[in-house]
This record gives sequence, C-alpha cells and structure tokens, in this order.
Amino acid sequence: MADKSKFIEYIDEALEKSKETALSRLFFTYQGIPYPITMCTSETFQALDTFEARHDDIVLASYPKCGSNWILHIVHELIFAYEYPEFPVLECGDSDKYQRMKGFPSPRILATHLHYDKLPGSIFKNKAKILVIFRNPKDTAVSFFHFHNDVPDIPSYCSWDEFFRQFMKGQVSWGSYFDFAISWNKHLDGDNVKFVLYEDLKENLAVGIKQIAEFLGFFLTGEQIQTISVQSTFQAVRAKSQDTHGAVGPFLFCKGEVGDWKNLFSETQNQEMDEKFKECLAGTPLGAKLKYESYC
Ligand SMILES: Nc1ncnc2c1ncn2[C@@H]1O[C@H](COP(=O)(O)OS(=O)(=O)O)[C@@H](OP(=O)(O)O)[C@H]1O
Repeated sequence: MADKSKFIEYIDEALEKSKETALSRLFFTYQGIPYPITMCTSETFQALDTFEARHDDIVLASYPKCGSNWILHIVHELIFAYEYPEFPVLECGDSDKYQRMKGFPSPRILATHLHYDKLPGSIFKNKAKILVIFRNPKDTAVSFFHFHNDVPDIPSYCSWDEFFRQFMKGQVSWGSYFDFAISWNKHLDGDNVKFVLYEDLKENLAVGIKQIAEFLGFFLTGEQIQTISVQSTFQAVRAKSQDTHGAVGPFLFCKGEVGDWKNLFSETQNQEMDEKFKECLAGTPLGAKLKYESYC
C-alpha cells in the first residue's frame, strides 16, 4: 500500500489510549449505541452532519469484524496509488476532520460501522457509492472476541462466555450486530448500493473483485483481476499487515476463515444465536443474502 503513516499513527494513538482504559470504562453511549472512547467522541458525532459527501466518494459500510479492511485493501488496489490522507473510518477521530476532508482529493474512501440511519444525509443526497459488507454473525462475534483478547493493549473480556453475553446484548463497540443488520436490511438494493458477503469473497475472490470493480466503474482485464486477487488473499494481506496497520496488523488479520465459530460456540450459544437470527432477520431480504443456513 502507499503511504499509510497517518493511518498507522491513528491506530497507535488509539492503542495508547486503550492501555489506560479498563473494559468497564471503554464505552460511551451516543444516541443509544455504545462506542469506544478510544476511537470516537460525542463532539465528532455532533459534527458528523457537517460532512459533505461527494458523488465520487466510496463508502464501505460494515459492522466491526465483517471484513472492512479486506474491502479497503481491494478498493485501494483498484484505485492504484491511493494515499490515505488520514484514518478512513468516518466517525473516528477529532471533530475538525470533516473540515479537513473538504481538501482531500477524489475519490475519497470512507469506511464506517454506522447504522444506515446514522449516516450523514449528504451520502444519500449526493449519491455516493456504498459497498455494504456482511459476514455471518457467529464468525463475526468470534473475530471480535479474539481482537479484544489477543491485542495486548485492548481491554480483554474475562472469557468467551462473557463476551458472547455482551455481544448478544449489543453491549460491544458499535452496538448490536442485529440492530446494524436490521437498519441496513431494506437499503441493500438501491442503485448506489452493493451488498458484499464475506463468505462469497472467500468462495471466489476473483468474481467478488470483478463485481466490486464494475460497481465502482472500473473495468479490468482478466489479468488485472487475477493480479489483484493474488494480492488480496488472506495470506497476502496478513504478510503485509505490519506495514499497513502497524502493531495491530497481525491481530486484525487473525485467521480469515469461515466456520471458526465452531471452536468456541457452545450448543446453548449456538441455539441462542439461531433464535436471535430468526427473530431479527428470517424472511427478510438480508436474511436470505446472508446464507445463514450454509454458514451457521
Ligand atoms: N484477505 C482476507 N481474507 C479473509 N479474511 C480477511 C481478509 N482480510 C481481512 N480479513 C478478516 O476480516 C476480519 C477483520 O474485519 P474488519 O477488517 O472489518 O475489522 S475491523 O472491524 O475494521 O477492526 C478478520 O477476521 P478474523 O481473522 O476471523 O478475525 C480478518 O482476518
């Protein structure tokens, strides 16, 4: 990747703040959703409405741990020589960032973990392109748990069972997976929106890259797609993770597998998640897109 020093600088600062933060003090609530004090502030949320989206912005929307950095990498490869002016998560950072962003060159890549209804209205008004990335909730939860408990400077949970309880209550960073999913459910088929499933990318990376490229208006040769596919495998991104993401890299790109949840979920937890899925998403367009029966 090109110069990512601002990107890594931001991650290092967040890790530094995390060192002094106990789990019990990690979250603050803004409009009913918990966010980590190490990455977000209410001042930034209040300033978010001043963010002016552009038609050629590329928005990557996902719940945490669904593969946002994977898509970020792919889009970065597509744009070629893209430089991150700063950490790309829209809602993270100081409240002056939206002013600074006015000076950033197009296309701007904006990652976000926000619910659909929490995004600034200009994204829809100006018809920015939105890639919405989903991953099955069981692997998402396991990835989230490992991230907390493996990165030395991030507050740990006392056990997987405790993390699972909090995840199911939505008492984790960026709130409930299911609330996030419900908020996006009816908005996945718009002209400017493309749904991407983590498990589909795992199944056939080249096809996924081709579809993402076409949605963004890049028409690639077979050879170009092949080259980007080789550079975007889990092994390839993990090998470069310290250069791209600093100390947190190897933990962020942890296993990259489908089905890792089977190593941690108890039968009771499995049933509880299946019930929750049924209650929130069964029979919905997103419920079908997630292919829950195959992966969970
Ligand atoms: N190339 C590739 N192939 C397969 N899987 C990949 C790839 N890149 C990232 N990942 C996996 O995505 C998980 C991290 O998700 P996010 O990037 O959304 O995390 S974050 O919320 O932004 O912190 C995390 O999943 P786990 O390994 O299961 O923890 C990453 O490994």
